[in-house]
Amino acid sequence: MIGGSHPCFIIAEIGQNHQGDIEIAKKMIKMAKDCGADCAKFQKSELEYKFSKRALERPYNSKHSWGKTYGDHKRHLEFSHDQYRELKKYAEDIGIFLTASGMDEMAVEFLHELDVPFFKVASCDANNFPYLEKTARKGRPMVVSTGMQSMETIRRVYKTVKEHNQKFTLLQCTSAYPLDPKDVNLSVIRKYQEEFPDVPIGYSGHEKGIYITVAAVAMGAKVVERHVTLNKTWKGNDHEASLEPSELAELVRAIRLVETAMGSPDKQMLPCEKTCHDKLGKSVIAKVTITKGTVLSLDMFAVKVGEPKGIPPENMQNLVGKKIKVDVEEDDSILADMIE
Ligand SMILES: CC(=O)N[C@H](C=O)[C@@H](O)[C@H](O)[C@H](O)COP(=O)(O)O
Ligand SMILES: C=C(OP(=O)(O)O)C(=O)O
Repeated sequence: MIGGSHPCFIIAEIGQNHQGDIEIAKKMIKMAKDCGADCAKFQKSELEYKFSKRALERPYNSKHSWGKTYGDHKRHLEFSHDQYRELKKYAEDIGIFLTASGMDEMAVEFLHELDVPFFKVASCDANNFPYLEKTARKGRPMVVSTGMQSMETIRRVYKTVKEHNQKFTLLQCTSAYPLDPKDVNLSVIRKYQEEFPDVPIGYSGHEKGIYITVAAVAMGAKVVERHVTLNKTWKGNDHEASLEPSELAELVRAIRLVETAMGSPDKQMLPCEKTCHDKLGKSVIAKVTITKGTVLSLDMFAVKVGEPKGIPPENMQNLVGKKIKVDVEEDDSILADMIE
């Protein structure tokens, strides 16, 4: 369950940080589970549906490349359907959700067949309306990232998905790796909450470290997604902006702590404050000696920590004009039963 008072759903985005190696992928699923994440996520493409031929043939000379062309690079990183089935089974065996972003319509078909718990829509498909409509019609919950889009497009995304599917979330996201804090724009979370109050809002982060994601949760993010890695120095575009296991574990702890701390908006003195209040809570004290029968006025009062504790200072005004029944020494507490 996502949204409302349910705990924030934490997605560990393995993405392509498995280096194309299924054993590393399994280690990462296990790591996500051990660190307390709710879900391990991959990216599934049917490459000839996601990319045009020319895009696949494009040279990819980056230090992060696994092949001469972008196609060779992506083929190296892509798991087969059988490998996905194996990973899904592995995740089930160890007790963590597994899903993937369907990076094209055919990939979504496969993920539907794989019976993933929800579809993740990557930012690059947020403005792909035929894809959004077909995906929404399948009836599985959707987590839609909104990097690289305008507010106008996101309003259309909301309307399109909502028409076919009630169970979805929108994640604020800026698609830069690693993401500079000045480009995070957590304030968009508020904007989404205001514009789409019936939909849980979340955050997909590509910044370094955990603070910003924790802040997103304090702002009410009900889903967060962060890339994870076994080693930030490995080859690959995403490792640097990913969390290593110790950071992921810390993020989960921090999120759970902040959720507990969010508490209730009812402002009242809590039982846990009694000790402090008994010791240091202030009372109305006689500033001067007040003799029996005196009509009280403000200039007769001081506010101090008194012994015994007396009338709380917020009620001081109510004493004005009342008669005192006893003599009170200077610096003594004025008590309720001394007042006529
Ligand atoms: C927008 C989007 O899909 N972003 C993904 C999710 O955040 C990324 O993981 C990319 O797949 C990755 O950065 C691509 O790197 P390369 O181009 O080296 O394979
Ligand atoms: C690109 C992805 O996500 P995001 O847009 O949230 O970074 C993804 O899920 O593959």
